[in-house]
Amino acid sequence: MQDPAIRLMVMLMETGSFEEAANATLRVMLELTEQALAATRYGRHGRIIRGMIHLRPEEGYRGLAVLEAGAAARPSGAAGKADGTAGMVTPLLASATAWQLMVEHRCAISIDVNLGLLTPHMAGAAPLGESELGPAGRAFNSAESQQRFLGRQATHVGVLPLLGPGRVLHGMISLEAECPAATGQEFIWRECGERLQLLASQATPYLIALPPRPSEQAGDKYLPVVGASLASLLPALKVFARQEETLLISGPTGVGKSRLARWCHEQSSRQREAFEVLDLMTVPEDLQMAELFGWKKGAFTGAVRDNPGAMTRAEGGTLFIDEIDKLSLKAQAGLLHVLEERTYRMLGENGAERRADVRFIIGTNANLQTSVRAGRFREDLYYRIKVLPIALPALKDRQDEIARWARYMADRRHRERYPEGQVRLTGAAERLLTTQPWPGNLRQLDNIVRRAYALALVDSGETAQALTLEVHHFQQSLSYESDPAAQPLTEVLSTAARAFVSEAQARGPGAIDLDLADSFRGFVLAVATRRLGRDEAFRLFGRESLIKSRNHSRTLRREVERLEALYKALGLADCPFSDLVEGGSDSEG
Ligand SMILES: Nc1ncnc2c1ncn2[C@@H]1O[C@H](COP(=O)(O)OP(=O)(O)OP(=O)(O)O)[C@@H](O)[C@H]1O
Repeated sequence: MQDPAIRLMVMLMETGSFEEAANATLRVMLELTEQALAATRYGRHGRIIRGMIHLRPEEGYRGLAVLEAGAAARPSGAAGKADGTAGMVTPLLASATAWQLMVEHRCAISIDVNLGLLTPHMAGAAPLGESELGPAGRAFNSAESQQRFLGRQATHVGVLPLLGPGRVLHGMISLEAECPAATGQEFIWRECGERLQLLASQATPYLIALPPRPSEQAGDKYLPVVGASLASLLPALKVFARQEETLLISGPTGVGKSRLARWCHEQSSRQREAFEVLDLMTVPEDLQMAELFGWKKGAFTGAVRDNPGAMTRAEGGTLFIDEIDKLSLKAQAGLLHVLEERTYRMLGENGAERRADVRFIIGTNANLQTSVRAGRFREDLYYRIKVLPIALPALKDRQDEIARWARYMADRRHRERYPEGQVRLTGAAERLLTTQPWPGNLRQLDNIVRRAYALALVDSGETAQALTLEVHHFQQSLSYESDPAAQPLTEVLSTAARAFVSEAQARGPGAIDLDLADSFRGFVLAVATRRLGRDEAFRLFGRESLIKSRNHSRTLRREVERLEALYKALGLADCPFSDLVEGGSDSEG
């Protein structure tokens, strides 16, 4: 029989997509393992079940493929369509523990499912089966992982790293076998580990470089626009959405993480139950536990009645926890407990723990690995939530979507007004949008479209059933973004508020008191005093009575003192408005 490495090489050279390369790789690997099994004493007692490729460079999945032994390759995306059952879906989950070990050691791992043991094997000379880390190995991180393999009859799993140049880890290949008679034994991995690793290394450049097979994925209500990059994530997403495992969606702000979480909920069997959102950006640290788990009357000062938390509200459904990196270390321990034990207790509650029938989706725009390294995020929780990671790219990396999103957003807005109406963007308008950098991603695009739509509506006399958004509408709309003075006051104020909150976060809890936000009044009065002189400034803001009662200088002093307190809290020596009261300056002169 032809050497498997040569056979694979020939097959790989014919491939044009990730799915084809995965298919070829798994086919050759499964044949090799089947032959190796037949040659051992387990030959008649065991069988090879399937192989899987998980392409997950850095933060998220890029490709997922499964091949049942003896069957034609069925890439994950086609799985549901191919047989129309959920049966193909379940095998597509990897072992989170195996991935964690692989990230740590970049080597092959053998799993003895019945013993619940994962043994890493140093790469290079030693084939699978010769552990240099000792025979002990590591237990599954969670009973669920072990159950998952047991549920699909696997007793032995061999996991191989997909290593690129420089030993960069791009993913893993896992091969599942059923052979209860070999429980506690080395199985066949010693026989064929080295040859399998060679095949994996041969396939890696193809698996990482070839594009996903183009998909004709049409959008739906929750995911109205699916461009090339999203289409390549969809096969994995569709599988992940239907799992009970925690899903991690990362990506810059405004790329649509919350909407994607909602989409996943709608794809799952929990779609008729609650979809609950807990945005940690809006919850002060000391209230996180309470918001998450709820509380019983008397649990703390101010807890005057029982209050269900997000967990209880999401019971039976999905809980989307956004901005997970904001979770305090204490609340991280609480969340880890729920994820591992599936039980929790409301604050102040005695007695048995409650069962948590909740599917978690986690969102973040931070690099959690950096947070782990900085000691702000628990490593065990990081790996627990990173079982199914999806990284949503920034809008600038989804060029093909920009015009489609803009059309969708304009259309949605127009139909609210004229259900039968029609709206279009000119080609020039679409080209303009495609060349913008979009640091605020979809959220920013939505704002721009909203303004351009309003401008076009004004142009048309607000009566147009059929409306055209021209390039100048977008130019004007975009100019508001770059010129703060041209922005509506509410937007400027909310930008300032965001900056205030970011500064407070950077400096840590308590460094900037909320009362210092009142200093905005001081800024307004100080700027007006500089511009107009003190009396005029008070008049401008309808405070003539203070001038009459001669209380205006006291008021100005109080406001400037507040400004000075803010400057001090920020560690800035001089407040540039102090002179307005010190020297009794009345105008800017
Ligand atoms: N599927 C969608 N349908 C309609 N609009 C969308 C969709 N996805 C994103 N948007 C637009 O983008 C905005 C941001 O989306 P979303 O809140 O999901 O992003 P995010 O990544 O969760 O942001 P953040 O990190 O700031 O929480 C939405 O308010 C909406 O205007």
